[in-house]
Amino acid sequence: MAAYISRLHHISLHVSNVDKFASDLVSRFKFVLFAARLGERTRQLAFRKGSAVFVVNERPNPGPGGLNEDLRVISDRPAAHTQRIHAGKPHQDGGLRCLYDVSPYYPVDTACNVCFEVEDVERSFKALHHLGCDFLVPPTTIRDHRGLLTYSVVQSIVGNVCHTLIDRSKYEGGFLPGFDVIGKDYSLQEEEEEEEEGEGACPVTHFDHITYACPRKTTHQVMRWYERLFGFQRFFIDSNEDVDEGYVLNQEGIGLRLTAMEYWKCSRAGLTLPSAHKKEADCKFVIAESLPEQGRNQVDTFLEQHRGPGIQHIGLYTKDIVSTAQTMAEAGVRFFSPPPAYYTEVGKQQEIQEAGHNPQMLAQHGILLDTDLHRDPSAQTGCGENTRYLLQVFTKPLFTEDTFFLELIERRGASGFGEGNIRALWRSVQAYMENEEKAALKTVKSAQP
Ligand SMILES: O=C(O)C(=O)Cc1ccc(O)cc1
Ligand SMILES: [Fe+2]
Repeated sequence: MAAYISRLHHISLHVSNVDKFASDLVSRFKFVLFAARLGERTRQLAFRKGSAVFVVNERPNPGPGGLNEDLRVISDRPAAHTQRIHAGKPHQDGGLRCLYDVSPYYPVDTACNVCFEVEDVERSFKALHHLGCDFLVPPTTIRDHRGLLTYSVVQSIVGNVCHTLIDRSKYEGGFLPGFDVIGKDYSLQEEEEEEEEGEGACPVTHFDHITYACPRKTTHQVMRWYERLFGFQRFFIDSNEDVDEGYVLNQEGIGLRLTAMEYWKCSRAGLTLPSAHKKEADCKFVIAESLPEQGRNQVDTFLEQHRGPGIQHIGLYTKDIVSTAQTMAEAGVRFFSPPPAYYTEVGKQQEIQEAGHNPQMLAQHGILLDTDLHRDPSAQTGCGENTRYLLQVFTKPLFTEDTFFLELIERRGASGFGEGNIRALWRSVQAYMENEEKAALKTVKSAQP
């Protein structure tokens, strides 16, 4: 039996410069710092925008003692007002350093934990353990004055990605025990918050999808792992997509295999979990694999610079991509722009206008538009109201390495991923990578005597 997920709770990142990253999330991406856990040697900060929550953890620097430095901090005590009870043998890190996560030494900044709410952590642990899963933290209960919460951390099959499983049904606080909620307590403000979500210039409401960069020929294994252990189901990106091959783009210099999946929806089976959020949309998981024919590319670059598979990007759903991109760009977010010809290609201007957008505005921010022609034949008539489309824009990498980035996505009836957008993204990233390589070569040459 698999462990069924009721919702995605948060995504955590491990970065070496927490101050810089936190300041970018707030001032540029307009997230709000709403909870913090300040330990003796580590900081964990939680940021939210709608129901999209990032927990930013301080990544330990290896220091002169290398890995041992990380092991020395095992003696860290959890904050005085929280109490921890291990239901099993603790992992060597035991999560002491990082609550609701583990902090193994990782050589680069990384987004690596997708935390899910489940109904029963102990039962999920037993089921997953029985199916051969590796657990980094066994079921562990944390209490504070607002109640208690049980969690466990499981290693995934994708590189350094872990999943923290939590059951917050017995917790009434605003976030997680051990964290101090800053400002208003969101658990008490739900209605007000829902009203607020649609307002403002940056109406990001939730995580739309998480894209993994994986080595060649591993997609099937990854899919099977999530299907078997968490009851994920295949999501077909395109109606012509081959069941085994996935969605393959292998023309004009692009070599990409995409396969998507989503977690089991209780609503489909006519069931509702008590903890499941009423109106919340689900987050899809996309597996990206490069194809050998087309040379060096963004997936291989990720694998190399991230030193292994992992989360390549996260799509943030927004109700208004133009105002969100504009606000973020003014605040200093750097977006990829497709070649200018993208907006003047035959039919593109008309496609954009028919969707009710201004081609200049989209061009100004690098926003891509894809009409969902494959899924809805009526869209081919070009009659505005039936046209389902999708708008996307991709940020430049957020860390020092060319690894993790964010995406803004606005869906107008289109639930997949646009082929035209993927091509345009691929090209703009290729051009960026080539420029970076040229710049690096120049630096090397000028440094030579
Ligand atoms: O289109 C999207 O948003 C995707 O998530 C698909 C995708 C995945 C990996 C890439 O390197 C480029 C595009
Ligand atoms: Fe994406």
